[in-house]
Amino acid sequence: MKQLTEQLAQTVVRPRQRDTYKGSFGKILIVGGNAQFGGAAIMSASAAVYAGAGLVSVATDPVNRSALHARLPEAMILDAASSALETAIRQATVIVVGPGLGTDNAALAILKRVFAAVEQTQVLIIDGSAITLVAAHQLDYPNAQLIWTPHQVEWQRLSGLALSDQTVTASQQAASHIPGIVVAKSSQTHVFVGDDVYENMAGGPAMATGGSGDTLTGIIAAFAGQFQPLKQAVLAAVFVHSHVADIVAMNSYVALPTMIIRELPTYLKQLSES
Ligand SMILES: NC(=O)C1=CN([C@@H]2O[C@H](COP(=O)(O)OP(=O)(O)OC[C@H]3O[C@@H](n4cnc5c(N)ncnc54)[C@H](OP(=O)(O)O)[C@@H]3O)[C@@H](O)[C@H]2O)[C@@H](O)CC1
Ligand SMILES: Nc1ncnc2c1ncn2[C@@H]1O[C@H](COP(=O)(O)OP(=O)(O)O)[C@@H](O)[C@H]1O
Ligand SMILES: [Mg+2]
Repeated sequence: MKQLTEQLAQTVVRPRQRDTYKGSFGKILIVGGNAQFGGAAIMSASAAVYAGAGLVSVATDPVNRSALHARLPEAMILDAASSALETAIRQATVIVVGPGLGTDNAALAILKRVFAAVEQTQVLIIDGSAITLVAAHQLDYPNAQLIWTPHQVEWQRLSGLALSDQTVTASQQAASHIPGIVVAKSSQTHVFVGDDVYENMAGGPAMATGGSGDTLTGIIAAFAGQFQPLKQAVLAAVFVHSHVADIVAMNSYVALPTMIIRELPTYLKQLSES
């Protein structure tokens, strides 16, 4: 088993080239945020913007429009239930589906439309409610570059492994039947990529607060949009999320998502120049 390190993140997050523009750094679409969980989509989108994504759009319940614009004017917004969803998917390089999506029929319909519209070349990060829906309805896996980010109970739903049976070996075996990269989140997150297993020693209990995982999806999306290859981008994102939380936790009892997000640009600048 390999460890996620700052050295690894350093090889991924490099200074930007001069001859670039917003389109050079990823077109991200976040699909999530129902009437109850709008904050999840806002945290995911904020994390993506602050982790350097070039363009970020959010397909969400229209009830979240004012809150999203007030918190994050950098983001564009569309109604996830409208036909604008397919257009936005076509234009995106990286799509996140699930943060705050919910698990009702409306959420299922949106998820199915995302799975139908996404293309093989696109990166699709499947999180939260979307994982729960895939497991509950036994949906076929979409044909895209998939990244799964389950917490332990979502991993139980997706893999069938009870929490007490989620050993590294058993989880790796289960992940081998699922296409793409699996980021199995816990107090000791493991990333399963092909035959490799990476352990994340960074992070701590200051991160045990609602929205931490939503924030991670935005960082992964931003890195997937900016850095190659995808595997290295995902590994660096997982480390950076937890490491920035550790930095916040040096002076704070809790590492709130909004605190981690605010700290990201400063840390990424340091990392890129180190
Ligand atoms: N501000 C917002 O808008 C926020 C919106 N959010 C969005 O809400 C949606 C639902 O996501 P979810 O994770 O809250 O619910 P679900 O998948 O049902 O799992 C919870 C159940 O599992 C249990 N449990 C046991 N161990 C566990 C573990 N290690 N990790 C986690 N859970 C564990 C737990 O047991 P309990 O703690 O209650 O005993 C409970 O029974 C999703 O779309 C997400 O993005 C959230 O991000 C919050 C902020
Ligand atoms: N005690 C802990 N130690 C280290 N990391 C933690 C701890 N508790 C939570 N985390 C991290 O916080 C995130 C929680 O994700 P998730 O449960 O999906 O949150 P949410 O859905 O509320 O956004 C994961 O990245 C997980 O690794
Ligand atoms: Mg979550």
